[in-house]
Amino acid sequence: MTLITDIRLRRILDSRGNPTVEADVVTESGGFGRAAAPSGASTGEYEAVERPPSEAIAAAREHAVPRLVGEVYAGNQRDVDAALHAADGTDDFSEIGANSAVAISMAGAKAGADVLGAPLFQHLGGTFRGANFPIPLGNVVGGGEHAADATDIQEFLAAPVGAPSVEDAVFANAAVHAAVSDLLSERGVPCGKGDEGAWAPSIDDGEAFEIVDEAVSLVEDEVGFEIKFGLDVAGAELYDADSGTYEYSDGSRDTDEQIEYIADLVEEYDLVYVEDPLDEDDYDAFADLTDKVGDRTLICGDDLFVTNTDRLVEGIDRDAANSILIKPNQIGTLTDAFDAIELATESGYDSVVSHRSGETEDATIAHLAVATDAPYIKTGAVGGERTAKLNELIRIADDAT
Ligand SMILES: C=C(OP(=O)(O)O)C(=O)O
Ligand SMILES: [Mg+2]
Repeated sequence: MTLITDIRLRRILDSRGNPTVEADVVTESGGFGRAAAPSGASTGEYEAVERPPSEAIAAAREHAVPRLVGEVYAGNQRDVDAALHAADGTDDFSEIGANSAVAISMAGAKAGADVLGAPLFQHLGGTFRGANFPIPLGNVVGGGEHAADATDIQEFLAAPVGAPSVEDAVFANAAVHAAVSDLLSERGVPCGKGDEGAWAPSIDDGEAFEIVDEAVSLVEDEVGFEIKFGLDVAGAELYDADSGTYEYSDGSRDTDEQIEYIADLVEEYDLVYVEDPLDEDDYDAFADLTDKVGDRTLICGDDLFVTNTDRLVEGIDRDAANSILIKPNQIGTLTDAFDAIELATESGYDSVVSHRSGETEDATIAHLAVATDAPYIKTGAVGGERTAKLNELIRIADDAT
């Protein structure tokens, strides 16, 4: 029933107005799945390779489609993804492009779920999934590679850790986003939004900490449950390999100073989450910071691990972190993303399923997070391509997918 009978690939727009790859997968019994690849701006050096969409589509039509159509059952995700790897023949999807691969992988999963008549999270995770929901980390202020002339730290993330339901959590993050806007206008700071819908004011990081801290407290008082916040430092973007220093608008920090700085921030603001505080090649510095504050906060590897089990194994061996960011397009298939989450869970690491800064309406990651019982999801706070995932979480909780 789930034998793949057709695959169509096309270019569509992403949230930055750039082209990206969309895939449709059709099965013998009329099952249908559609999915689109997201795209990063602060990409890790070790990510699978995204090719220009036209090239990725042409290469996938030539190499992947013939290996899938009439050959592979969409209901068996490992077979779909193994065929994608075989069609590509490289270890980084540089032939068919990780953008074509991830779009076909996710569309295949949706087609399989469609035939089986199950919601995607259940097809991927089994019948007992759907009881637990991830805490959404909502980007409320940001800069770095996602907005010019804004904060050095890439993302300030609301974390509604005490929310009684995913719906309450999603609305709390939107309320923090709104409170930040009010506080910025009170201070007379004009401001637009960055790529992920977070406010991107021209203020220094110190002022951003004050504002986010205050916004979180205000909303916490309103809703009556605990809200904390966290960061994506995107350390690799700040790091200058020639000087060995992290370059901020107000000066440089060497690696020891960067570790101290982050540890102090964790202490001062009771941060519950710190992603990529250090450079993507510096497992040792990650391990030093995790040793200092890993009992109090999540130290999460994004560019460090790039959803790659080989890099995660190294991190686990070296006690480099205690959580991993999961972005399916960093590695190219759902199977690879699942394997990374499973290894993380077995090793006591928390998984944070994540969007990219360039997104579409595709909501697969909401299902992936529920399917794998991931404790966190990072998918923005507002903006259509972000609310597509947040609203899908609410629908899953309401059993309405
Ligand atoms: C979502 C992120 O940004 P990008 O997609 O630009 O890598 C991130 O760094 O976590
Ligand atoms: Mg990141």
